[in-house]
Amino acid sequence: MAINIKKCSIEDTHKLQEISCETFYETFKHQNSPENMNAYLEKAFNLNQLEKELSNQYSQFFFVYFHNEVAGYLKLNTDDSQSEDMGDEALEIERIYIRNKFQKHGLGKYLLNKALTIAMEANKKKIWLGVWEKNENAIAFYKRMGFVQNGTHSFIMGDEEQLDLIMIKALI
Ligand SMILES: CC(=O)SCCNC(=O)CCNC(=O)[C@H](O)C(C)(C)COP(=O)(O)OP(=O)(O)OC[C@H]1O[C@@H](n2cnc3c(N)ncnc32)[C@H](O)[C@@H]1OP(=O)(O)O
Repeated sequence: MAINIKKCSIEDTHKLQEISCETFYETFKHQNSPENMNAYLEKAFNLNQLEKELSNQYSQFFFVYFHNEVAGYLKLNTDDSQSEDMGDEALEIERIYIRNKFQKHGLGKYLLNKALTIAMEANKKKIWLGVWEKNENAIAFYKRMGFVQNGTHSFIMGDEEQLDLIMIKALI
């Protein structure tokens, strides 16, 4: 099969840093200053930070492969690792990032379905995420996948406070 998935471990820290920086940069470089981008990349994706997140029992990372090449990744949080206090019955998709050249091939949907399966197996009642209000592609993707907006929260990008839409899908 062309698509495969692998759960990341601490050995994947460098590869995770590489794909995290690459995909974040190509997604947001046109709408943010280089200073703010660099500040965020350094803060969010330095090796110590990623090692800490990979060791967190309430976070999980996955790589998705397309024809054996890493095409994107997924980060999930539960319990206290969630970016907002959504409670024990919720699962957060903190990041779904597909490299540019692999987008629109069904890989985002594949990772989203992986998140849904994990949430249902853990008897979660809802799955949620925060997405930048200006990220129209991702918002359209999540709507297509059945998420609805339910509130907002702040997101700090360098010296700028940005608005994230909170989007939720109920699981019954
Ligand atoms: C919580 C967060 O991580 S927010 C940040 C999200 N990530 C990003 O913005 C990074 C850059 N973008 C990406 O990584 C990807 O484009 C994603 C994750 C948004 C979508 O993944 P893709 O692999 O491109 O989408 P995929 O091909 O799986 O599309 C699934 C469905 O959504 C639809 N879709 C995807 N993008 C769009 C869009 N921009 N507008 C409308 N529909 C869309 C597809 O048509 C498809 O519909 P179908 O099931 O009826 O065929």
